[in-house]
Amino acid sequence: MSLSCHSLNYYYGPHHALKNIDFEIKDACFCALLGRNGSGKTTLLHCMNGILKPSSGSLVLDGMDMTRATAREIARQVSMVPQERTEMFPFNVLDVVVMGRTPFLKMYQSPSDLDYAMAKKVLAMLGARKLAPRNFNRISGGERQLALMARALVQDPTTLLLDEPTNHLDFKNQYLLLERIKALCRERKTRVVTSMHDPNMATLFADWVVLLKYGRIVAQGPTQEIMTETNLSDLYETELRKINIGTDRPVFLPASVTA
Ligand SMILES: Nc1ncnc2c1ncn2[C@@H]1O[C@H](COP(=O)(O)OP(=O)(O)OP(=O)(O)O)[C@@H](O)[C@H]1O
Repeated sequence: MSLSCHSLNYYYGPHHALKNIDFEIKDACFCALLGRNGSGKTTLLHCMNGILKPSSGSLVLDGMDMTRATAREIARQVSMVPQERTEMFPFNVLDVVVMGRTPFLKMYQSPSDLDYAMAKKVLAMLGARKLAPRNFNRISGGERQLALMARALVQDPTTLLLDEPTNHLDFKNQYLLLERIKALCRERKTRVVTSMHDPNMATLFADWVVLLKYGRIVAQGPTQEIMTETNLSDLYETELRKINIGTDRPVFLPASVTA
């Protein structure tokens, strides 16, 4: 079972945003998409979520042709936490989280006690139990991020798409969130595809990395093979140095600050 795409292209009008994208992401894989601003990460995630229809090429999720599937069919398998937080809901956080169960409810059916129990469990897993009764519109940006993450997880997706998930989160919550997501990959075999701006977070948590530059994949593969000084310096168009910190996962810093 996998999420795969072949020769995928996406155009915004005349702008060729994704160019001949090919990859395959297996179950239980934590995949990080890295690239500079405007390299195409969000566009690729939106194609994988069915929000954008590829201009050409194929996108297949566990045998389902995503270019032809309905929004509901996709929502039963894929959940996404977007980068922009424009959504406002005049509800408490628990009700926002339980909305993640909607693709599994019949028309006009209300969420059950079991759905609410799932929502509470996911909030607790993210260390955000206390947010449940709070008004979603009156919590902080980081708290909203956790609530939207909980809503995506309660969907119990086979594929979880995250657009810069650690934005707005404090130092502890960044690690907590990525550790929880990593555990989800292992325990529930969830496939995770996430854009990330910090290559060190990707080095720490990802199993697989995809490097995108000007809409093209320039390298992809197992994290330790791909995360090299050469690849990352080329990707970010700045000289980076690898610093060994006594674990099998090094960190990368700009050469200018390591001199
Ligand atoms: N709605 C749109 N219409 C036209 N061009 C767009 C649109 N959205 C994005 N683009 C362009 O497509 C390219 C890829 O954008 P995308 O948002 O996928 O990049 P990104 O890697 O996610 O960037 P960032 O790291 O800044 O979030 C960029 O050149 C961007 O300007």
